[in-house]
Amino acid sequence: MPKLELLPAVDVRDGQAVRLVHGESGSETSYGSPLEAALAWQNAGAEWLHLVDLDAAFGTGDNRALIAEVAGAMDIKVELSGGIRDDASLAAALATGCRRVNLGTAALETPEWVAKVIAEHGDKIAVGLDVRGTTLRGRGWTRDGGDLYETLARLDSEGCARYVVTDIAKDGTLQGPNLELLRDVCAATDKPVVASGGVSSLDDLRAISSLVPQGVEGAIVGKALYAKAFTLEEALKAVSG
Ligand SMILES: O=C(O)c1ccccc1NCC(=O)[C@H](O)[C@H](O)COP(=O)(O)O
Repeated sequence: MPKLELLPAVDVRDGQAVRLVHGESGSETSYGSPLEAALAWQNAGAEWLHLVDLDAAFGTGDNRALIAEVAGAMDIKVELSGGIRDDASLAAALATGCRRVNLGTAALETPEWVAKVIAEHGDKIAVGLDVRGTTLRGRGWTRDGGDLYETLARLDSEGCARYVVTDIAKDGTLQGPNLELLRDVCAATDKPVVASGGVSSLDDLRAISSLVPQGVEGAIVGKALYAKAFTLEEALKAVSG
């Protein structure tokens, strides 16, 4: 049985590594240099980094140069998210050398473009399914964007390789992941699922690990690491099987 992949998160707002609550703009707690945070996760043994340009996601500018610097400094795989919605932003994201990008808003607002780039770039494209209940949210999670399962069926039919599933109600809250949502999404698709939002403890990671046979491939961990609920070394050990 493959082990759960862990993706420590570095979310960047106004040049700083931050954590948000429920992904809400204005709820930031700052944790300093994004590059230092990313290097710390790499040095602690991470195989992946989840790197988010929150300004690009919210439409309040971007941190493109800094994101490229951080991604370029990594020896590990990088998953890049935030504001990737057209050819120019996708080209800039892929030019960082990242392993894959997450599309969010684009999958809701410009489905033809998303189908095209899935066909062109295969598993370099993942789609972030960010939900409240079963309603998708776009534009930095501020606008409703349709039904989770209808969108999932459409993306599956277009060959989408992977989904990053976030329960916004859990994100940044340290309240534990929404395991029921993860189970339901895994039951609705054969494609791998990366769990995001709410991880608070090593037991949460073990619970997500128990869903690997159902299709959960990885877990993004943000707040818990910054709040020192556990170390990344402890997390990697907990999911090592
Ligand atoms: O990923 C995005 O594009 C995004 C857009 C708007 C708000 C937040 C966004 N991402 C947040 C994350 O990916 C978090 O880092 C991740 O869910 C970790 O959550 P947690 O472990 O609860 O801090």
